[in-house]
Amino acid sequence: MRAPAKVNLHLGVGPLRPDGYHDVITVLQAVSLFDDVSATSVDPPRFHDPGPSTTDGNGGSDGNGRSSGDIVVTVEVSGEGADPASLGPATSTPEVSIVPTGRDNIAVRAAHLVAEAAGITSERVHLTLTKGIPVAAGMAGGSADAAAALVACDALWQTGLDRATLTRLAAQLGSDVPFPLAGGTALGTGRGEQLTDVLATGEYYWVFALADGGLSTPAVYKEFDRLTEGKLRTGPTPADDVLAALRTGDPGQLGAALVNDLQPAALRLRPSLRRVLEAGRELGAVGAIVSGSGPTCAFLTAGAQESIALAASLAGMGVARAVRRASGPASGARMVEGAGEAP
Ligand SMILES: C[C@@](CO)(OP(=O)(O)O)[C@H](O)COP(=O)(O)OP(=O)(O)OC[C@H]1O[C@@H](n2ccc(N)nc2=O)[C@H](O)[C@@H]1O
Ligand SMILES: Nc1ncnc2c1ncn2[C@@H]1O[C@H](COP(=O)(O)OP(=O)(O)O)[C@@H](O)[C@H]1O
Repeated sequence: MRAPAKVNLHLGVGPLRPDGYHDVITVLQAVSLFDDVSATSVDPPRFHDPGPSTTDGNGGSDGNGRSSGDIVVTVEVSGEGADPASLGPATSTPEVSIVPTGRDNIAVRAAHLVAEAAGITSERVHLTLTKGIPVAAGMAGGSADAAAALVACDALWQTGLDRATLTRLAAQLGSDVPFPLAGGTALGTGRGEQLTDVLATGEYYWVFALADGGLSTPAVYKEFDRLTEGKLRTGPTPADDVLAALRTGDPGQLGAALVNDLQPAALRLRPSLRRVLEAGRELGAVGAIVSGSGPTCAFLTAGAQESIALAASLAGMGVARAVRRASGPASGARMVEGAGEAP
């Protein structure tokens, strides 16, 4: 299964709620950076000889206090975040930038949820994650893995869960998990998990400047609370300008309408991103914004050719760990031939 990364075209954030979340009004676009997840049944002997991958344990509690019976999920990860060396020499946040290989892996949690929802009590599954989406980067890579794992386990076990059930399980896993199931361009409300389709025309060409190390989403929301303390009188800002721009299909109009209320918080935590955003604007991006909670910077360009030129110039300036081009909207989680090869 292949699932896409996202960029928030609009991220309006309201005050902290009593449950620790924030109401948001967000417009998400799926972009063509992908993680691939495959799920295969494993014969019991494998678990007597664990080999290089990590098992999340056999039975017991899944960390949320629920019994997981005899469901055993192993996972192996390659690509972005699998190896600290891939994150650049200046990684100051290894704790958020490395993909966990046990029960903390959100794809492992997704597999357990499918088993629980389908009433499966004894299964052994091996997940292979091939990551093209940077970790803790504001691009929802973990959410993409969770969405892909839900669909992959549903297919493997022929559980036939309907779309509404998969979406409900996705929302249990994280606010951003329903979106990579759906893909495209969508409006997210509530804590971001309640999705509505939006009318969008055109194809958009993005350049992403990846940073050394990640930013923790809770830490960025906490910094947002600190910066806005006592100042937020209303709920999240509506996304009218971005929604209007999407109807025109004009990248210039969309670029001018991009909003991210978490950007000041991300810039406080990672001041070097200011220079990256400036560089992209000076080099002709029609829109420049921190992607979600950051630290990836997203640049919207006027078209495919412009995105190639911007990517080359940004890479040449050395302001980012790596530069990626992508287009949107991309499809949601889907089966692909050759999943597991470099996405
Ligand atoms: C900020 C956004 C923007 O799309 O994503 P990223 O840019 O990190 O990918 C999302 O709001 C992140 O969604 P996701 O990463 O799924 O968050 P969750 O697992 O649900 O929540 C992690 C933590 O983030 C904070 N959180 C998340 C969503 C929300 N609406 N309000 C919050 O305050 C809470 O502290 C929560 O405990
Ligand atoms: N399969 C996974 N892929 C990436 N990160 C994961 C995964 N499972 C758990 N995590 C943890 O989730 C956190 C958020 O990662 P990610 O979803 O990539 O970023 P973001 O929330 O900024 O979009 C990371 O700190 C990482 O340790």
